[in-house]
Formats: sequence, C-alpha cells, structure tokens
Amino acid sequence: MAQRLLSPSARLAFLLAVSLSCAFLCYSVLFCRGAVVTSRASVGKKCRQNQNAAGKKLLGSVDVCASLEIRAAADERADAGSPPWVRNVSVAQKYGNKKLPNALIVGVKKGGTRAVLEFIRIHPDVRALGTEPHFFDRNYERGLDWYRGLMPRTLDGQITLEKTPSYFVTREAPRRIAGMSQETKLIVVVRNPVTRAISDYTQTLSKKPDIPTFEDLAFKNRSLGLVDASWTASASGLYILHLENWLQYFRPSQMHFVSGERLITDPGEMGRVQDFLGLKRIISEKHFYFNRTKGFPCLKKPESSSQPRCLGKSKGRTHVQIQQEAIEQLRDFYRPFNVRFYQTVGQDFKWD
Ligand SMILES: Nc1ncnc2c1ncn2[C@@H]1O[C@H](COP(=O)(O)OS(=O)(=O)O)[C@@H](OP(=O)(O)O)[C@H]1O
Repeated sequence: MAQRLLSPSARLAFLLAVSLSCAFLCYSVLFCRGAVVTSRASVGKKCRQNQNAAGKKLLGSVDVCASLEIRAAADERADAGSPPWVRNVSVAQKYGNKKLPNALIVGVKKGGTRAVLEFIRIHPDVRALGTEPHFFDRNYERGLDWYRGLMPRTLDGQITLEKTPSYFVTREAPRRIAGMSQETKLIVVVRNPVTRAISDYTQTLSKKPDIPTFEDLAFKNRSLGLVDASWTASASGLYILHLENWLQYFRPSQMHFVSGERLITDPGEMGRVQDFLGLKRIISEKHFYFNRTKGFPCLKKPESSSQPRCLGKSKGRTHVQIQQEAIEQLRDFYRPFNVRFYQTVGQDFKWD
C-alpha cells in the first residue's frame, strides 16, 4: 500500500530516516550505560585512592565512598539472586532508617579491627559503615546529625556498627560516646602490645620512609632499656591505662575484648562477638578458609560474588625486623600493665 502511495525517491528517504533513527537509538543506549558504569568505577577508584592515601581518614569522601560501597554491594547482591536475608539488606538500603550506632569497634589500632568489622558485617542483622568516620576524635564538632547521616540504613532488629580504632586512646571518646548513649556496646580488639607497636611502626614507615628506626623511637635510653612511653606507638599499648578511662563511663559488661591473636588462628572468636551483640550465631567456621599465601583467614566466596574475600595488602604486611634484645626490653616494660589489664577484664591474653 505504502509502496503504491510513495514515489521511489520518497521511499528511499523514508528508509533512510528509519535506519538513522535505529542507529541513534542503539548509540544512546550503549553510550549512556557506559557512562554510568565509567563514572561509578572512577568514583570507586577515587575512594580507594583516598582511603589508601589518608589511611581511610579522608572525611570529605566518607559519604560518597560509604554510599558507593553500599550501593555496589547491593547491586552485586541483587544481580546474583540473593538469599532472603540479603534481600532484606537491599530493602533496608531503600526503606530503612539511619540510626546512631548501637555498637562501636573502638580499638585498638593494628589489633585486627578491620577483620572483625568485615567478618561481622556478613551477619544479616548487622549494617556497618565501611569507612572510619573518626567522629568521637576528630569530627565531634560536626554534630550527631552529621554522624547519623553517615550511617547505613537499617530495618527494625538490625544493628548499626562503625569502627574507628583511635577511639580507644582518645581521652574524650568515652565521655562523648556515653553522651550519645550509655547503652552503646563497645568492642575492643587487643593484640600483644609489642607486636602492635611494631605493626604500627611498619605502617608509618610504609608512608614515611625517612623516620628514625623503631629502636630510636621506642627507647629513651636503649642500654638502660628505658622505654619512651610518650611515643604514640608505645603509649597505645598501655591498654589498662586507657581502659580505666572507659570504665569511668561504661560498665565492664558493655565492653567485649577480642583477642587479635585468636582471631587469626580461630575465627570461632566471632561466635563470642555475636553473643555480645545479642545476635543469633550465624557466622561460623564454615564462612572462612585459611589462605596460606596471606597467612590469614579469609571469607569464603559468597554465593553472590565471583571472588573469595581476604583483607587488602595493608593487612598482614611483613614487619620490620627488630633486635631481639629490644623486643625483650619492651616485653618487660609492658608486663605489669598487661597483668593489670588481664585482671580487670578477667581474661589472660597470654602475651608473655
Ligand atoms: N583475617 C585477617 N586478615 C588480615 N589481617 C588480619 C586478619 N585478622 C587479623 N589481622 C590483623 O589485623 C591487623 C591490622 O589491624 P587493624 O585492621 O586493626 O588495622 S588498622 O588499625 O585498621 O589500621 C594486621 O596487622 P599486620 O599483620 O601487622 O599488618 C593483621 O595481623
């Protein structure tokens, strides 16, 4: 009919117009999709760079990075036909409320805090902020509404969690946290203070290669074995002194101590963390495998992902070699503080 009505040249023009429209449509679909993928990937890259550069402490990026991370996780899960509890998480991302944290991993730096956070957040009733907000030490002036705004959304029955390891040694942190809620649950991952100090130093050295040697920083007088307790890396390991500050504001039953050493050899340590948080024990040995190359437990490949999950390269660095004599001197220095710490928390961490 159209053939009969149109002249040959009009038919040609009609066909040309149809082909051009199709080509334009295909191009738009492909180009727009590409742009979304590219921009999300580049923001993700920026977040990772910022986190590496500033030790996860670049606060301007917290909102973007945290939400990006949550969104990426949600997308990944949605793509994979997730189990029901994971679908609840996605629902929470859209419909839940942002709440102030019920629980905090407050320390200690280099204790194994990232591992505890990454392990506990696979629990369906836990929603955790992936970055360190440093609210109770560096950003307190921004106010609780700002802090709440950083949190992931939760549904009823889910708990909100964040970790900032420097809280444990921050004088004002316990008072400020108690001011938010006296019912806040506090998790402290502790590790042999000597190994912790070496780990801390190794991390600093990786960023500032020109700093003095560990021995120069750790001792006021090496031959007398006089430790410089004013050096942050030494002072952070005096756990009992920091704990006494926390116990002025919180009951001992509100604090749970995770052994950083046991966490590596026995991820069953996570069972006690779940009990403390009042969660059903869902995370168990079954969720982990021991990665011999890394020397650490890693999360098994989740059904929704193509990769098993080990922590990044900044966890499990090879430590700088420290003279054995210096190590012994440091052990002697910490021993009486460790003993008082064991007595106060009612647990022997066996660091001697
Ligand atoms: N599963 C697993 N994978 C990797 N690393 C693990 C794990 N469990 C505990 N650890 C130990 O965690 C140490 C880093 O502690 P943190 O995460 O608290 O460090 S930080 O304060 O957040 O920088 C890190 O310290 P270093 O070995 O000194 O790098 C690890 O020994």
